[in-house]
Amino acid sequence: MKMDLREFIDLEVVVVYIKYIIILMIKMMLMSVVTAYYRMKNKAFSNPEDAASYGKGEQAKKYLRTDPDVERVRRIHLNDLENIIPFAIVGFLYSLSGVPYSTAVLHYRLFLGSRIFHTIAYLVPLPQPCRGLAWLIGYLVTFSMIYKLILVSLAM
Ligand SMILES: N[C@@H](CCC(=O)N[C@@H](CS)C(=O)NCC(=O)O)C(=O)O
Repeated sequence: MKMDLREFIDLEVVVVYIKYIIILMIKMMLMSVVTAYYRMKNKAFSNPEDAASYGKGEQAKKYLRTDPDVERVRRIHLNDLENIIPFAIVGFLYSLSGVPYSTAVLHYRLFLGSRIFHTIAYLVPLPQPCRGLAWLIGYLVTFSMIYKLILVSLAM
C-alpha cells in the first residue's frame, strides 16, 4: 500500500521534537563545561600538557590525578550520552509516526524533566532512589516510543 507521508506527518510534532532535542543537546554539552570547571577548581587533569598550565615539573605531576568531583560529572555526561542519543533517534522517528501532538509533548516533556532531575540528583547528590527513578522514567519514555514505532511498522 502506498502512503502519502504529507498526510501522515504532523509538522507541529516535528517542530516540538526539535525544540526539546535542542534543549537536551545544550544540557548535555554543558556537562563538558561543568567538567572543565571542576578540573580547574580541583586541579585534576588527565593530560600532562593541561597540568603544565598550573605548574612545572613535580608540581605539574601532582595535578595529573583523578578527582571524585570530576569523575562524578564525567559519569553524568556518560549517562546523558547513553540515554539522550537513543532518545534523539527514537524521538525523531516517533515524531514522524502520526502520534497525537499532546502524547508526543508528554513523552518529550517527561524525558527532559527526567534528565534534568537525574543530573541534579547525581550532582548534589540526592539519596537513592532519586537518581534511579529519574533515570528509569527517561528510560521508560524511550521504550514507550519504541513500542509505538513497532506498532506503526507492524500496521504498514
Ligand atoms: N551505565 C549505567 C547503566 C544503568 C544506569 O544508567 N543507571 C542509572 C540509575 S542507577 C545511573 O544513574 N547510573 C549511574 C551512572 O551511569 O554513572 C551504569 O553503569 O550505572
